[in-house]
Amino acid sequence: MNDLFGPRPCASILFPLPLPEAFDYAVPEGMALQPGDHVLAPLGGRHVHGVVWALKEEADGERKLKPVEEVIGGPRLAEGTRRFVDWSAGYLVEPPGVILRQVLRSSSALKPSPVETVYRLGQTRPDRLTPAREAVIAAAGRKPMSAADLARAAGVSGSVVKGLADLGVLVVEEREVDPPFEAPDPYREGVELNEIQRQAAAILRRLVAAGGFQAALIDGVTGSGKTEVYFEAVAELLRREPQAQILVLLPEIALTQSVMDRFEARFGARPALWHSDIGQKERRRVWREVATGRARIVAGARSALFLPFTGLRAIIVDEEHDPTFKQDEGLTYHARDLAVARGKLEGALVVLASATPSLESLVNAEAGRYVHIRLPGRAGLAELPEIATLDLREFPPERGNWLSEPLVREMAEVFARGEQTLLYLNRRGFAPLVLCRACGHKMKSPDTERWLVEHRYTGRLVCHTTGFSMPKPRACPECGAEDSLTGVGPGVERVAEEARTRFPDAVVEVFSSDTAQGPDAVRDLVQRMERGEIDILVGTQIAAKGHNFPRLTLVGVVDADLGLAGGDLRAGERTYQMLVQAAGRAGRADRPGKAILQTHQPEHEALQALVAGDRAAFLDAERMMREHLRLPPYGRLAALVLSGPDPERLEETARGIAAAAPLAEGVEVFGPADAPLAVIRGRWRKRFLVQADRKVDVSAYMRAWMARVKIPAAIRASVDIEPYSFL
Ligand SMILES: Nc1ncnc2c1ncn2[C@@H]1O[C@H](COP(=O)(O)OP(=O)(O)OP(=O)(O)O)[C@@H](O)[C@H]1O
Ligand SMILES: [Zn+2]
Repeated sequence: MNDLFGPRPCASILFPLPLPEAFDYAVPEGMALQPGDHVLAPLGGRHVHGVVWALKEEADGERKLKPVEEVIGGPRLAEGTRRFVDWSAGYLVEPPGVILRQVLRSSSALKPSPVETVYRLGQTRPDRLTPAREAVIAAAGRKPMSAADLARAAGVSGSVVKGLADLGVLVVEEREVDPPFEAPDPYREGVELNEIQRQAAAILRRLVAAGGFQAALIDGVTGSGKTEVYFEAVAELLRREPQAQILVLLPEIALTQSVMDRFEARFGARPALWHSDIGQKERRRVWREVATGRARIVAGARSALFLPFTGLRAIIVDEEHDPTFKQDEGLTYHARDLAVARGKLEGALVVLASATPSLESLVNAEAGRYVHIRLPGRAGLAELPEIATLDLREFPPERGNWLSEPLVREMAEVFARGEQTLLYLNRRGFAPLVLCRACGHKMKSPDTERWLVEHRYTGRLVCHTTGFSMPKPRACPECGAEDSLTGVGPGVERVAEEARTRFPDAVVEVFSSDTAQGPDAVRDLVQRMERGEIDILVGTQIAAKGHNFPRLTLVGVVDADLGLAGGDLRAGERTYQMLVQAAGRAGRADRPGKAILQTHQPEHEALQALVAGDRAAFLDAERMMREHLRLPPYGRLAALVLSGPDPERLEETARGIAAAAPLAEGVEVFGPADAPLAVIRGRWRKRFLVQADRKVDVSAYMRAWMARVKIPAAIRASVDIEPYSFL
């Protein structure tokens, strides 16, 4: 027994719950604990899974601490992972348990993999061979199988299998149901790099050799071979440190398949894959293999950043500029920013790669905080595509059409040569607005008051913000007129319809998150495109980034103006990046490519810069604007969004919160204002925007502010550090 008044061991346990901090528990005698251990401890009358966050001695027995109940076992959370949880909690202004919940994504992964018994063909052969026995021997020779599978494969009864096992012809083995991932082989040959790629790879190899944290930006035009270059860093790392773990973050599940294939071709093994759709069994397997340090290369979506690595040595953020790295809902974070932070904490190399780096990363590179690696030309024979604007004021499409004549003519030539066209329009569905021809009523989402988008394939009207959907009504809900509801404006489905009408002999497909649901559908579309089985692909941004379609030589941007007018601070940058990426799909192999941008304002500076291939001109203008307005990366932003069911109560709470905002030098607080999306699913919303000088720690400011206010239970307050969405 512990001496009642002497010092006694106690453990702070962090639970994966939105609690303000870790709680202390007594460590019962005979229980050996270490930080990172998984335990069960009593909490609110239940036994809850938590993680030992710290161990200490309690000076006296004054506090009556409850004891830790049980050690669950399983791979201990490594120190780097724990420090990352603490750091992210502080930075994102969230309770640490909320971040821990991101980390503990599979509780069944704590147990070792279940094992199964399999039968393998041994060396001995039976004295007497029957046809049944021969069938079993043939089947077992292909691969080890369970008794039931073997009997089924051989078309015999289980007793034949059993008999052969008794004779020692079949050898019984235990095997993990969740097998480990194959180890990558860093000694295989990659493609032969060109001179510039070799220099870039040499810089990365030096960074790997130096060890520790470093960030590098690979800033290379589309098709310059950034992937091949970062492969060299991965290979070098694995040659030096075979136990190293490497994380590759990808913006889009649509891209994972081809990147996985390329990893396999280069390293002879597929990386472990992590994203929200992988399914429970695979989730358990990846989590366990990462936590035990056995998985070497992990490719994944942004949430892979929270995996429990034990020896993370490199993080690669491919297409680092991509807005999907920012999670806007629930736990809001930017995976690129957190990747750099995790790299620092773990002492790992961080490689950011993009043809259109974010202004944030470029400024970091120019200031010398990141190593700047440039690849100014395309690999091999490919040239960058020619980019031209097509003035829609001069060549307006016919009424109800969206493709202008000169673009259609180019498409016809491309089709005649057996090459492919990508028509890019970042609008899902058939039409972005549905209105009544009789009374002018616009169909709006009951959730958000936003326009409903018509989807013709499903016959439904959909709210793209909340996912609300309804069948398209026959009669106008306002005036009752029948068959008067009409879709206005184009979405990808409508453009595809037009392309089919124009080119009846061509195979036309739509590539958007609606038509490519799930990895298999995406893979299928990508492969058909790669094999040249599709002539015209009409796609949203998911079709426009990262892919390598060798026969794609024409990219038509249906509406290059879309997004330029958007109100948020990154609208210009984002449009520019999307157009460069879309155009960058053309002419990636030996045939030259061309991109045609349909626009009403060819004089716009972003479009002019694109046509002239003058990125510096565009960036300079963008930089001046941001600097002048003290916007990121020249200033810092944080948002606070309040939501609640009762608008008056919300208003009152918002006023109280506004009054509690601390005064600080270099910090301005704007709001509360009605959010542009003032109501979502019956909850009213108000926003604050905090703008601060670059040197201000906005997270600390927000923590101080939140510590001063008491928020009623019905109202939700969420802090967004460096917001990308202003809705
Ligand atoms: N040195 C090389 N020799 C031959 N082919 C190469 C070489 N480097 C790259 N390639 C090929 O060129 C194509 C483009 O390379 P990769 O996908 O790595 O470019 P990227 O810079 O990542 O492009 P993007 O930014 O547009 O996605 C690929 O098919 C790749 O295999
Ligand atoms: Zn009407």
